[in-house]
Amino acid sequence: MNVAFYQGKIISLFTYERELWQALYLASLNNKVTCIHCHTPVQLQLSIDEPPTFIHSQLTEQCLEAAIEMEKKLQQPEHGTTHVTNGFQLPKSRMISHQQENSHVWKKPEFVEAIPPFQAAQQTTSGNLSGYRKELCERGIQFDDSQWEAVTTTEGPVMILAGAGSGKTRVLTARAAYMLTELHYSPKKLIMVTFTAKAAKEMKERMATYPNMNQTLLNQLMIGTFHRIFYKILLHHEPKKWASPLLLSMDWQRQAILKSAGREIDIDEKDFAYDQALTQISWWKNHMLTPDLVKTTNPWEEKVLYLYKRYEAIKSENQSFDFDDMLLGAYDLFKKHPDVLSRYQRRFTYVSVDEFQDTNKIQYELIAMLTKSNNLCIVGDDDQSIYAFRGSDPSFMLHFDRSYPHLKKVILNQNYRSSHEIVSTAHNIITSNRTRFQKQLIAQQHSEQLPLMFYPFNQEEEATMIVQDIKQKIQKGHQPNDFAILFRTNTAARALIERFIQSSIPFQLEMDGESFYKRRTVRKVLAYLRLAFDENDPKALTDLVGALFLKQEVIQEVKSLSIMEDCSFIDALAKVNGIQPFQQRKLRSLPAKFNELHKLQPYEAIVFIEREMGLADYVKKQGNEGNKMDRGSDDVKDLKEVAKQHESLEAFLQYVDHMTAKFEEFRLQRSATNAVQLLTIHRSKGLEFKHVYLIEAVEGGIPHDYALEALREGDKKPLEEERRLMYVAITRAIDTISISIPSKRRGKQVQRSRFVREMNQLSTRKLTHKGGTNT
Ligand SMILES: Nc1ncnc2c1ncn2[C@@H]1O[C@H](COP(=O)(O)OP(=O)(O)OP(=O)(O)O)[C@@H](O)[C@H]1O
Repeated sequence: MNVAFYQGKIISLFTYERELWQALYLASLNNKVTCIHCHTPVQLQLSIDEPPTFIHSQLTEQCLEAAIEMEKKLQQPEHGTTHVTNGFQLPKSRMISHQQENSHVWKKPEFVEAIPPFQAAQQTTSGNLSGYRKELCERGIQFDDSQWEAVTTTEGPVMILAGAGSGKTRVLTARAAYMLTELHYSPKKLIMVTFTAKAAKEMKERMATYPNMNQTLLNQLMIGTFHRIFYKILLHHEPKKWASPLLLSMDWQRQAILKSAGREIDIDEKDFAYDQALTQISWWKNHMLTPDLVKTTNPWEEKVLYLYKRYEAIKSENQSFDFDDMLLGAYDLFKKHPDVLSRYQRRFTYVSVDEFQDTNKIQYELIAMLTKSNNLCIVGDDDQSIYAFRGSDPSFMLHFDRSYPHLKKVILNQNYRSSHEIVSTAHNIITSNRTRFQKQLIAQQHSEQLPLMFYPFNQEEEATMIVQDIKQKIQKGHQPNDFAILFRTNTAARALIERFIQSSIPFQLEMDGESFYKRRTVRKVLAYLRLAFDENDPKALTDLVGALFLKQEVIQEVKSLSIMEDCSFIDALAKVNGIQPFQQRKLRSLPAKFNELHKLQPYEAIVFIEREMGLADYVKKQGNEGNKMDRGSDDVKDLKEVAKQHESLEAFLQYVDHMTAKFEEFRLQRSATNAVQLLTIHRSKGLEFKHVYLIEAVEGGIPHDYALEALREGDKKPLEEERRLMYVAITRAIDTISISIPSKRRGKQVQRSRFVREMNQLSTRKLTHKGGTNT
């Protein structure tokens, strides 16, 4: 039914503001929306593929008649009738401009139709199998001819260009097993570099099941991440210098050093993005840029460069080291002791590196140093290079043959994971990248399920629609772990996480970083709101002092004043002395403003804090801090969207506290086995799921705002990396991919992602399987 009773009046979904649907949905979860006839609670259903409707669990004929009667009445011309145009269900009486059409009415989902006809894969497995390949095949581990070529090419430099889902892991494990058990090479000769410790473990486990393999062989194999392997070498040669207690293994340990350096130049500890500074320093180190070689481009980087210098000096005084030092240390060791290097060169005559597209400079240099024998096998997919922010660069792979002119290339282009429809959609997008090897993946089977695009109003509705969709599918027999929801950034997942918390569906969160409500700028806004309620909230006072650009010492003064003068913290703030006159004026106006704030609804309150209470200045200063990925102003916009869903400040703050507590609880609960996976695209790399949802496929979402900004400044590289992220996301799907294109983001109308446009256009780029870049 389309009518219900809510807040003392009858409402119709045809005329009810779309902006308010989500609040209505939440109200219906709390039984506040009822049937107009029997007043039993009804639930608003916001689903991907059906127009919204109220679900009545105890529907009687009378209820239905009353609803139909009321719908008719409300559809009289003065109430507005509906008509359908281009798939939009539109109320006639409401003047709707073309712009508004997309956002104010529910729109039917659409399929990606730009799919070339499916051609059954050519025979890729030649004739009768024999020997080792046959043995493996009998164990259910088949190989196509290209895969087998990759397995058996053991001598000389080889690049395995492995498209998404083309069996890279299978090839790498079989290749190592082949060398050990068929060619009887000593395991001590092999080094296998993996991208994660988990991948190394998985490969060893797989190898253990191969014919003639035994644990003794596997135990002698040097397999692991760059850090693990080179740290082991360092420990062997310089055990005291690299003793594990000296490792700064935790972020907070490294940040503590930066903070102590920051105090030397008066950086405010609470308000500086030290986490970003650490990432920047690590980026410089991975590029082998010592402080004297760094060229800064803005004042923020200048500050970070100072911190970098001091960070290195303090570490060296304490004789401690970080993860980046492990690789730089190994490089120095080999440079200073050529004898040591040549020992390793003689020992490790067969080197393989997985996920080579994500290597950075120092890793590249170490591998180049080590592989004198030239028996180097690199495996990767330039289209899946997504770690530029950590210093990785696909050009190491693209230009690899410059260092190894006799390089043999093996291309794995059969995709064994996804349907033809999914593979073609991903292909339509990635071919717009200029810097890549030309290649096309070929799927093994096709499916009736075309990739789907759906159109929620905003992030809130997006999350609700996905949760409802998954719920319905689980009711029909799917398992929770059949589903994954991918997002570009952690903050994009806020609404989604909250909707899952409210649902009964088991889910697992794979993300770094804190809860949205603990983010620096969000905490500041919440501090104002909390103090409007409790003028003596000590935690909120600490955050407020930062937002007002006051030194942390002021906190003590405020607390003393409040005791001596028997007044609240807010009144005490107005009495603080010894500060600049303009600051004093600002503080004196605060008590009256907090009084005002108390009376406002959550959304209006945040606008008031921004405009009248100094938050805008704080956000602006944060924006100048050089952090392109993470903007405080975006956080405020996101928070406003949450605020819109609540009628009172009290309810809003209660919701925030509940969600923050639940977030921590769920984040710690890492062991859920049969759960929906919520993860960033970065974390989804190498994984596969039956059903994938990708959220926020809009300009600014993916591609991320920072890439669009770079593009405006003439730098196309970040946009290409975003395109690769989109490619990685889509190619995780085995059976279905559903792409969400909300009309609004952070309260503003947004355009669908340019990648959505690309995926709806059949790629006409000429295909070759011979390699060579598009440029
Ligand atoms: N020759 C083959 N025949 C049948 N299935 C295969 C074959 N090779 C690989 N597979 C299957 O295809 C799927 C994808 O393989 P795998 O995960 O190794 O791909 P990948 O290249 O590592 O993917 P990505 O780079 O996208 O993470 C797996 O389920 C694997 O078991």
